[in-house]
Amino acid sequence: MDTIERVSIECRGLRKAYGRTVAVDGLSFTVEPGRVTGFVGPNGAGKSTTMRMILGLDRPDAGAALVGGQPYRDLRTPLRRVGALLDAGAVHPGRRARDHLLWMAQSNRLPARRTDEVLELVGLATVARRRAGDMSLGMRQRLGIAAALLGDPPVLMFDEPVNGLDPQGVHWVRGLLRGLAAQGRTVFVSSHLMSELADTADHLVVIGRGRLLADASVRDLTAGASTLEQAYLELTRDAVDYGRAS
Ligand SMILES: Nc1ncnc2c1ncn2[C@@H]1O[C@H](COP(=O)(O)OP(=O)(O)OP(=O)(O)O)[C@@H](O)[C@H]1O
Repeated sequence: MDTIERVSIECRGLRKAYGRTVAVDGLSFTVEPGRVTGFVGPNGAGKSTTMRMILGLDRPDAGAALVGGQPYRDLRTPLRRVGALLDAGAVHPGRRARDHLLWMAQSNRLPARRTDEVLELVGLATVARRRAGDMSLGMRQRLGIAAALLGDPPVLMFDEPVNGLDPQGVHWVRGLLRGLAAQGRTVFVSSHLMSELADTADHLVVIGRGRLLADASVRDLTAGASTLEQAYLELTRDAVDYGRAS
């Protein structure tokens, strides 16, 4: 296997407001390669907005989000640098799994055989001709993960990857994330499942109301608490504001 280039994600003073709602409020942190970093916070804390800014889908009002020192929009071959699963429902329901990946591969000058490799990797090879609209939520999650892996990128971002997966699927995602980090990749994953992250993540970035609450190892976070969930609840106690949640 080729050596994986070590590429970090860096957010510096990120800010984004939608009208009067400040979704992200001066956020700075770095996501390092070679480990799984969990991205957590109450509903409406600003996680998706931050991920969207890292991926160039939203423009920050202030600050910068960089991948390997560059804004996503400046990357020459983005799929080869960053793979992302944001919204598994984003695939057109009429499109067949393999055609969706093939279209992505071709438009990013990736070899067509990579399509079959990633379908195999995520366990969808036998349903490659099924339309996205005829797939279960869990299967669509796997298709989204396949798309993220297509360019064999050193940076991977997953927004709620175990959403809709059965226990076998959850177990599989855990192994996948750990394996990708062990290869030296940067793995950034948002989740609401603290017990899941306790088993999967090495490090957590915790935010609330758009601000950084903690950027620490899972070991350090759990040192003073009975469980990671307990530590999280303590950290976010004053940051829950469901008026912000969409
Ligand atoms: N396109 C938008 N237009 C207006 N407000 C938005 C938009 N996107 C997000 N927001 C608001 O910004 C805040 C942060 O939302 P965001 O979706 O980033 O939070 P989150 O941490 O991902 O939440 P969840 O855990 O519920 O997915 C919320 O108040 C939300 O309502």
